[in-house]
Amino acid sequence: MTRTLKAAVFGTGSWGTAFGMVLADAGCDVTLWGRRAALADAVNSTRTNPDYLPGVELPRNLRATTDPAEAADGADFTVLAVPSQTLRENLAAWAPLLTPDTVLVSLMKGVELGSAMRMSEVIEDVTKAAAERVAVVTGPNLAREIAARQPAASVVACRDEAVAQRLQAACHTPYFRPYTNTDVVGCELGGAVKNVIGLAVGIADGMGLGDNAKGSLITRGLAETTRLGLAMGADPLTFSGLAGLGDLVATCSSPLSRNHTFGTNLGKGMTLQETIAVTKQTAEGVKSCESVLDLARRHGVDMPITETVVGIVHEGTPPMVALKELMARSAKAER
Ligand SMILES: NC(=O)c1ccc[n+]([C@@H]2O[C@H](COP(=O)([O-])OP(=O)(O)OC[C@H]3O[C@@H](n4cnc5c(N)ncnc54)[C@H](O)[C@@H]3O)[C@@H](O)[C@H]2O)c1
Ligand SMILES: O=P(O)(O)OC[C@H](O)CO
Repeated sequence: MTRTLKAAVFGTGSWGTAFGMVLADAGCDVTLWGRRAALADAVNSTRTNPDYLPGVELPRNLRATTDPAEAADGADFTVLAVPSQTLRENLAAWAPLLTPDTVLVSLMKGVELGSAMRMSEVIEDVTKAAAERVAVVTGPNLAREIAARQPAASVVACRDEAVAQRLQAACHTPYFRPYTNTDVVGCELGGAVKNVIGLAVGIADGMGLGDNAKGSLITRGLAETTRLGLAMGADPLTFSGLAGLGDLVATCSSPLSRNHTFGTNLGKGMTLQETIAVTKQTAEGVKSCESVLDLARRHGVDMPITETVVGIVHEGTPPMVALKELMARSAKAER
């Protein structure tokens, strides 16, 4: 008889909880770690996460704790789902508690400010785990839809295909269909940069621009993501897959996307501070647009849409001025 797999999920926000549900539905015993006792108690007593997934009934084989050692104990998979810019500090505290040989799984779609490291690189740096033990889950996976058990495909990326296959089996359910990929660099870049393009499309929507603008931003956004990926050794085919185009389309079309919504509010004329004030959850692109631009400059890659987003979000460039500048760039061949 095969043993029931154990998973620890660090982060009781929307995606940590929803992916915990996926693992539980696939047969794992899941423990969520969260900072707040009131929320952990609510998860255990009401079988709901009222703060992040109100109205969603959580599976019986999923519980929550505020004790990181209890969550980490014996976990076959240690899943990390906190905001990207907080990962290093949190993981440094959790690292001594982790089960030896646990597979470390990043759900995060960001790039660290300052170091310009991808999340799997931060995980390897902090835990000293080999890259073969670090995996990434990414793709068009809006948490609210997954929590409603609406169908989605996903990507489980790991340099070691066998580890990716183990995780794939551990999270495969009738509504969640994960594909494996060994291109970790491409998969992570796809997830991080789509948030920046999601902001750009949201800004365009907020300004009242049309679907031609949206199609143009998505396509040219994918082109600049692919350029960066190629410079960093990614497989260009990854960007036409779920981690690239798939996630870009979901994010840029959905009102459920926090990045898209954040951009829409900016495009409608709200200030950055006003937009931050009405945003209750993590919109990774707001910080990661700067680290993605940093990566682009380190690799000598031109990323005009990312640069435009940084200008609007962090340098106070009015969206209409930014639009004119983007459209006035020198004419060139598509490739
Ligand atoms: N929500 C989605 O649809 C979705 C889907 C795929 C990937 N992601 C990615 O997953 C990651 C997590 O996103 P989310 O949607 O769960 O975010 P969220 O805002 O819903 O939840 C974030 C969680 O982290 C906690 N947190 C915040 N600051 C913290 C800190 N300093 N230390 C420890 N914990 C802290 C919050 O309390 C909360 O539990 C992000 O990188 C996001 O891009 C999200
Ligand atoms: O809500 P967002 O913008 O963080 O997007 C959520 C997911 O990444 C979509 O795949």
